[in-house]
Amino acid sequence: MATRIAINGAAGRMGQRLVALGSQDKSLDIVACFEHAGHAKFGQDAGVVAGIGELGVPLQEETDAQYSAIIDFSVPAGAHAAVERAVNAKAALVMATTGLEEEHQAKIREAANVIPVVWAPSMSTTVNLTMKLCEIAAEALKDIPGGADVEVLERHHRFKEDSPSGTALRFGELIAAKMGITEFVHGREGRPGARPHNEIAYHAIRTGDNPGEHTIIFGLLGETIEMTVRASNRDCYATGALQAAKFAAGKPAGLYNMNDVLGL
Ligand SMILES: NC(=O)C1=CN([C@@H]2O[C@H](COP(=O)(O)OP(=O)(O)OC[C@H]3O[C@@H](n4cnc5c(N)ncnc54)[C@H](OP(=O)(O)O)[C@@H]3O)[C@@H](O)[C@H]2O)C=CC1
Ligand SMILES: O=C(O)C1=N[C@H](C(=O)O)C[C@H](O)C1
Repeated sequence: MATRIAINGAAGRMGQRLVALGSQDKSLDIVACFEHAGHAKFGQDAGVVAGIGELGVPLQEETDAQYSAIIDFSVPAGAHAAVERAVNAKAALVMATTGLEEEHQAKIREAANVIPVVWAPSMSTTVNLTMKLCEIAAEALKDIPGGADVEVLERHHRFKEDSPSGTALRFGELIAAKMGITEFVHGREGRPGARPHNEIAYHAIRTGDNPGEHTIIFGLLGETIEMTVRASNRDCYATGALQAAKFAAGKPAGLYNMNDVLGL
């Protein structure tokens, strides 16, 4: 039987790709598409808005339809509403929105006590694989003579509201945990002085329509290793999120990540 899903933020850049790709997947049934009532396309058919023709599901704030998973790609307030919807509907939650305050993050962790939650700053297979590779590099380089300097560069489209990306922050956290690094900086200016090893720096570039690119640099004395992972469009995130919804629907309550979904 098809997994019945709801999409929150359904008129957004990601929401539209979820509607388009989800509607082609015979193992999924999109039964609700949520948007905030102030959206210019509120009330319109979600399929028409996504450019795939009539889906028979309007952009709405409420639904009587039953669903077993809700996918959220929206904004912090929307993410908060998605958590409440998932808990009330006893549905699985796929949380993809980034830039959440601690208060919203706590709500997600709390929800995972009663429903299954897949929470990841990137639903992309190659990004999650690169995280694994970076953990291997960090472990190997943590005690290297002369030290290894770690910097995380990310590039995204000009419309992105949070910075640095949730993915960049996750790369930093994973590497810091392996290398025992405790300090984080965002860019540099003036005369910060010689770079300490106990530091990861983030650099966020915002240009054009870039759907997402991350480079992790491990700089040694005499040699450098860089890992770059680059999206050419948003479908890698949408496909991963749809896969996560199928994975989570019907699972026991708990917090899952994309390694669980992808078997990495
Ligand atoms: N984990 C992952 O793999 C990925 C995560 N993301 C994250 O997903 C989020 C969305 O990205 P993107 O699609 O590019 O952003 P968009 O701004 O294009 O889409 C967000 C949508 O949510 C709508 N919205 C605003 N308030 C609410 C609300 N209260 N309830 C429901 N919907 C609401 C917005 O409406 P309006 O335009 O009127 O504000 C918009 O339609 C970002 O945080 C981004 O970082 C993005 C890609 C991959
Ligand atoms: O806003 C985006 O576009 C993206 N956001 C996510 C993030 O902040 O990590 C994931 C992806 O890089 C695209």
